[in-house]
Amino acid sequence: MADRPLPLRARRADALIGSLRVPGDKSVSHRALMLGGLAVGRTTITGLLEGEDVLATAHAMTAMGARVERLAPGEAGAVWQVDGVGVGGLAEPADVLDMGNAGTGARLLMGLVATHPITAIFTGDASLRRRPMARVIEPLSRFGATFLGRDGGRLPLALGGARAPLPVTYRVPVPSAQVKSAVLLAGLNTPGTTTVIEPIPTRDHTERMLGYFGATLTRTPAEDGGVVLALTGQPELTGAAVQVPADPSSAAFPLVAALLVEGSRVVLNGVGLNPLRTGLFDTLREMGADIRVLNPREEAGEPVGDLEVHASRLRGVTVPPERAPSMIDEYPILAIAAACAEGETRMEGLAELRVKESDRLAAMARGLAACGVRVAVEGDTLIVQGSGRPPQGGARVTVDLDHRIGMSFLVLGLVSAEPVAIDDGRAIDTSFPGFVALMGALGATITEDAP
Ligand SMILES: O=C(O)C1=C[C@@H](OP(=O)(O)O)[C@@H](O)[C@H](O)C1
Ligand SMILES: C=C(OP(=O)(O)O)C(=O)O
Repeated sequence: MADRPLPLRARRADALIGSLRVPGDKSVSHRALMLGGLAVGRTTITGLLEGEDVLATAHAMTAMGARVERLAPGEAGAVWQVDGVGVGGLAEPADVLDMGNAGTGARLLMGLVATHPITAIFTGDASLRRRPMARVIEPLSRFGATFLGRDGGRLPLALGGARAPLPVTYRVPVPSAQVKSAVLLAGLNTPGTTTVIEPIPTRDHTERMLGYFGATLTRTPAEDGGVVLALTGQPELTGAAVQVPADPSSAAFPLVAALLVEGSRVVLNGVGLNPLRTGLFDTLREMGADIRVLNPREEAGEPVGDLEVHASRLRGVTVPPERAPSMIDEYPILAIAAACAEGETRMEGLAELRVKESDRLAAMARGLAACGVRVAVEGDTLIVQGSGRPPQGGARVTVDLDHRIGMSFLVLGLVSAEPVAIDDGRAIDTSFPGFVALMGALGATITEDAP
């Protein structure tokens, strides 16, 4: 990340028109590098997200012995090649692993390291150093790993991997794909069966990709409605060809912009449509959005399709808490859509938003209020009152190293009466490199603002 903040400003746009592909899925990209790094043989990854979060994972896997290489870009974009070390083969990193802004990278890698007989020290940027790690320390300790962390388990922390790991049965106490995945990845180098009980299903990219690389993982319904995942330890993973879908969480920004800016028509190609990721699209359709799926297909074990989006008049809805895991990163941009919709939108069950790159519940409430929107937080519910017209705007919003807060308010600036600025757009590169240029190609004006 550059040393100096990058203030950005978005102003009212004319119709957004075009067809494009947003960068690769962040969740799938992290996992492809990790499993490729643990496989025997070569993994080729097409469409890898070249964002800072994923590059931190590539560096960490290299530091632990995998060979990770970016090949010269061909017609389909850059291809990454990973030569793995085999399950159990990770080497002790010679230096601190700096995971930057990436919660997923940090927590999933802790899972891998926890059952290798190595020591690794993890750190991250100011945002990641604030985030809770106890949620992974607790289950990973059960395998026999030891941790020495700051302030009840925050980065920087040192992780001593178990020398003789024991298999674990773990019921995930918060709906978190990162916690589930950390436990499953720890189970890879553990003899016997590692079992994860997930009461509320979350994104299943780890499970899908483990199967794709040759691990044995069963999935059965739990008595109380959730799922029981059982992974057979110490499999031989085999290098594979991974095609990373376009990230639905990134697609959400041009998609909502196209819905809000009058006269827009945008096609987003090759978007991942894993049903555990598509809660935002369902919610927007309930609000009256015209979103069509063209050419649905499957790529490397994940459903994808092209999304055709037309500007639409939206009305407020209630988003139930059980939908949260399938759209957890999309609440900031949904709140922007809600601010332009007619009537009240209630978003319930958002406790997890408080422990993301920033407290997203507080950040959205503050930023929307500054832009003239009536908004309230009641417990873990965010309530946005839309008037059916775009709000006033005119504010400069503090993003606190949170890419999704930054992109959300820039989208608001494309429809609000006055421009909207953010104090720092650098974090956008963690998940959506090229965001400003891509929005520009659709007709949006987002420019550097005065410091
Ligand atoms: O597993 C993943 O790739 C992710 C899981 C989610 O986090 P939690 O598991 O903390 O909910 C999500 O917010 C994050 O962007 C990516
Ligand atoms: C929460 C996010 O990511 P992470 O937890 O990997 O930092 C996100 O991308 O919105």
